[in-house]
Amino acid sequence: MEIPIESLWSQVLERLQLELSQPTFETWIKTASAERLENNCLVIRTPNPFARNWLQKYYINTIAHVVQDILGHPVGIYITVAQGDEVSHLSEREVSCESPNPSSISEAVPNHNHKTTELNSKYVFSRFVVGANNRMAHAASLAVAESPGKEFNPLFLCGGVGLGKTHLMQAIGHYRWEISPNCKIFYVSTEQFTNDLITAIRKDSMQSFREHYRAADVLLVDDIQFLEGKEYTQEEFFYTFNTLHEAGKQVVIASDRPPNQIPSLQERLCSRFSMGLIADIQKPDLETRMAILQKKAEDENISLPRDVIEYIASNYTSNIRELEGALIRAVAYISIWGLPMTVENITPVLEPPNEKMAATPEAILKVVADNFDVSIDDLKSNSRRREISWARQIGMYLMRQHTSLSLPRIGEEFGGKDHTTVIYSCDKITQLHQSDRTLAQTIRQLSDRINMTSTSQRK
Ligand SMILES: Nc1ncnc2c1ncn2[C@@H]1O[C@H](COP(=O)(O)OP(=O)(O)OP(=O)(O)O)[C@@H](O)[C@H]1O
Repeated sequence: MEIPIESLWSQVLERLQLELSQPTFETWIKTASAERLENNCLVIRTPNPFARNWLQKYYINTIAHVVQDILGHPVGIYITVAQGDEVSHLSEREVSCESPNPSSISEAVPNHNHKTTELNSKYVFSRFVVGANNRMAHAASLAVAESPGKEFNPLFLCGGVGLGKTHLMQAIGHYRWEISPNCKIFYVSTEQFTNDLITAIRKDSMQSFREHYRAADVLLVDDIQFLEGKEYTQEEFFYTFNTLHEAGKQVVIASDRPPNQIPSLQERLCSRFSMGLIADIQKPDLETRMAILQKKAEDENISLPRDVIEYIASNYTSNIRELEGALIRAVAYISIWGLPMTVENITPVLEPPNEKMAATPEAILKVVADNFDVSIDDLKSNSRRREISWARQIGMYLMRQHTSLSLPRIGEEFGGKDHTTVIYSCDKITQLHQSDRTLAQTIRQLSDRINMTSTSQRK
């Protein structure tokens, strides 16, 4: 006999309250509610996508076991977001259904439009923040999405890791589908293309491999740099590309570098990749990183103080995936411990990602003070004399480069300066460093001296 959903959920809550810590229970479990038990699957609603992802990642098995204990048989757990909206957009990869016996719950999972299963539902234009670093790539992608096969064919998006190439590519796909639902859009990684080719050769089904790819209206190929050294795949891709291009079909390619820098890429492919538009994406500046964080927070219904946004954006400068990861870690940490969202509170989980050379702050202060002929006390003072504040700014920049200290900690090393002063100094020196050769040389010499000091200290 099935028990009423309210009664089931209150028993689940009672049990989970005993099993989980109080902050965890209050933050993630108490805010969720059970919606229905159907086809042997319990549908749980969470207040926002972030809570859904968190439950899905860390607590779904615990919940499944508790429910199984109460009901006496295994059930699937399907976690969704309140207001329904998000559910219809979930791609298959994001569907949160876990069960000791997943096949028994398939009917409870919403039917997804099969066309979107290859694309991430979040990678749409409306979620993409445009800044100086990606303006051209964004405009070109939008143009291609509006009139494929016309102006920029192929569109070649290039840029470093985690800077939004896949996001833009998939946004083109989503946009096309909105306008033209029957459009055949294939998104494929180069690795997948290669694997499909190998399978086709093994199964003697080259004909259907070719027909499949050449049927695309828009072909989106990610990470094309992995064509490097794959002669046969390059050959096959060349013919696929030509067929589509000649038929006026759109090809969009993403790579971490421009075509002429992909080693051993056939000349004919290189020239074809270059005949449309090559649009590169640079690292975002501080303002754009802050705007991205602000947007992500809004999308997830999270409110973030401005100094927190600035702090995270200043710590993660070169990869938006890492920037997002930092935001998620910060929000999770704050939620679990029930803390207010402040810079001080999130510092423990946001130390810079890479272990930096272990130079001591004292060594850096000494090297800088000696070089600029000022004292360490001057560096720590509030003096605004030009030569002292210049040395101080360079010192802060070097401490950021050579240690893994957080911004507030660096501020402390300079006599208790605010972390925003450190941010300002680091940004200023980073910018000048790119345009001022004398400064670049000074920084290099100081860095060498700091490295030498740290090495001799370690011996
Ligand atoms: N301008 C932007 N606005 C909002 N989100 C962005 C932006 N650029 C990147 N992102 C986000 O950063 C993450 C990484 O982006 P994406 O996967 O597109 O990077 P990529 O350049 O394809 O990286 P890789 O080279 O590793 O494949 C994604 O979650 C994406 O949504």
